[in-house]
Amino acid sequence: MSRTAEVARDTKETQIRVSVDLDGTGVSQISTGIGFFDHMLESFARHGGIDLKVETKGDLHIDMHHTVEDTGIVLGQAIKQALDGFKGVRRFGHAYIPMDETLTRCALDLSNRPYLIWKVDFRTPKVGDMDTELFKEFHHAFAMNAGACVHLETLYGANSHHIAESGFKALARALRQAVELDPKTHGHAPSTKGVL
Ligand SMILES: O=P(O)(O)OC[C@@H](O)[C@@H](O)c1cnc[nH]1
Repeated sequence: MSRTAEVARDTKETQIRVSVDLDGTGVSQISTGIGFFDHMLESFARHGGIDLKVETKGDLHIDMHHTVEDTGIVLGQAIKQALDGFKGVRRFGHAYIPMDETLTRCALDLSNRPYLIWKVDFRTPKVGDMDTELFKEFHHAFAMNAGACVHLETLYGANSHHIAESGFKALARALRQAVELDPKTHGHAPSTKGVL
């Protein structure tokens, strides 16, 4: 069963192409025009074990908001499309990710009832070239479009790079666990209601 998807989305603000392979090895080709965001998406692919291609052309002359949010939308759509009704998956995943002085936790449910609990704060307005307020926008857009209930919390930390990156890693590792195929589901959606 091939768990792959390709999604394209064109607006006046952004033109995005995303392809995913949920059963890949974590190789990636990322180009968003934002260096730190590319680094985060590379980390997401590597630690999620997802082969990922992202090409985003956005209206960066305005700011980074549309580029970051819309990439989250399309990535979430691609993951959901590849999951094909969440059939046969474990559904739940969680990860604790330390990065030096920082510890981040993510718990995730592929419930198809999208939600985001965001308990992440930054001490700096930017990290690299990216506004730190945009990380919530990405994670929210991703969760809403992937059909995922995501709880992401920085338990403690200080460095903005570590806080941001451990968040992407924690999301990736929790998702990796949730999308694993569970033989006990016999290929069905893991819900007492029969579908997700
Ligand atoms: O996957 P690693 O954590 O080994 O590498 C991530 C990389 O970004 C690393 O260079 C880093 C270390 N501190 C912030 N970033």
